[in-house]
Amino acid sequence: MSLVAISEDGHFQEVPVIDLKDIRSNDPVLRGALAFQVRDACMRVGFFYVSNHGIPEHIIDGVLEMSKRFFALSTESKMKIEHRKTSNFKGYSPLLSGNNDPENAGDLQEGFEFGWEEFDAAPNSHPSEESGPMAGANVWPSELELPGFLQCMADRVCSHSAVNLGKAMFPLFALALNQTENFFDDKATLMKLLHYPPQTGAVDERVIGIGAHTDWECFTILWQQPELQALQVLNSDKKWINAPPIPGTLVINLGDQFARWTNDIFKSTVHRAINRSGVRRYSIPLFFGTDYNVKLEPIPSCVSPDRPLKYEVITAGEYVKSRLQATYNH
Ligand SMILES: O=C(O)CCC(=O)C(=O)O
Ligand SMILES: [Fe+2]
Repeated sequence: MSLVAISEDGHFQEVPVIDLKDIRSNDPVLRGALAFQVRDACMRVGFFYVSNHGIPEHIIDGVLEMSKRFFALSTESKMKIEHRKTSNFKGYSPLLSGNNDPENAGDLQEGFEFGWEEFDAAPNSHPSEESGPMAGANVWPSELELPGFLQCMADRVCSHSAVNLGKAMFPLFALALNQTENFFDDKATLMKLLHYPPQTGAVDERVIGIGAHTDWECFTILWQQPELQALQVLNSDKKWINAPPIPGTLVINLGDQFARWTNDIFKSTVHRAINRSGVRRYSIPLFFGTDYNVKLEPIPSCVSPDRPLKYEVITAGEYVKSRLQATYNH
């Protein structure tokens, strides 16, 4: 069993790798041992790589190909589905439209975001939220401009292994928190396609790919482009630790909803991405949160006289919306 390697001064120096081969085992002892490793990584780092994650490479390749085609569309086409036109921030976010780090001058990335849908009926007939602060349907590029895009996301993401991996992680996190495996019952899923153009010319230190931030949901499963170092994770000593892509793995990091559920026992760790490689970089985060109407109330055993409540209790939707408004300034 591999546990997080900690330097003598107690700060993590690298992101651990966890083998998920036992995630669906019928043997509770094996699942328990896996949950123990997850617990260690969640409490000390807030980030880990996963191997044997069960998402076949051709699924990722197909989504990546579509992502490249989407970002290659004209600005005019992409702006037709700009997320400012929706109330729930779905759709396209242009370069520099978001700013994750208030100290910075904008994120040098463009993105496309959609929420989980059931595609068994007509597209958009099951928006991911019916009511509440994040209510609203997805928006999609037109079939004429990008044939097959919607179908690809439906086949390869919403009804496939990527979402299933997230669903299988929730019971593991629950077990890691000594809760019953069905503790996190409701989930909202968001997927984002990201493109970081190469940064050329004079470098403005206040413009990087994505500024220092924490994620807002329970956890994120991140695919990052092979062979390009960009992602960095802030350790408890305020040093940036590189999290390069490792072949055959994905990155999982915790977000603020888990920090709130656990009163900070699980770490929502600050991270950023800088693409100074000289070539385009693509990444694909899949964000898993609880349903937006769920109150982010701490698990009772995570609050004590020594560890008083750190966050006011609000719903997941209120929290995510407030962070979106701060990042995109609308
Ligand atoms: O592109 C990356 O590697 C990181 C993206 C990220 O942190 C985010 O979208 O929250
Ligand atoms: Fe992030």
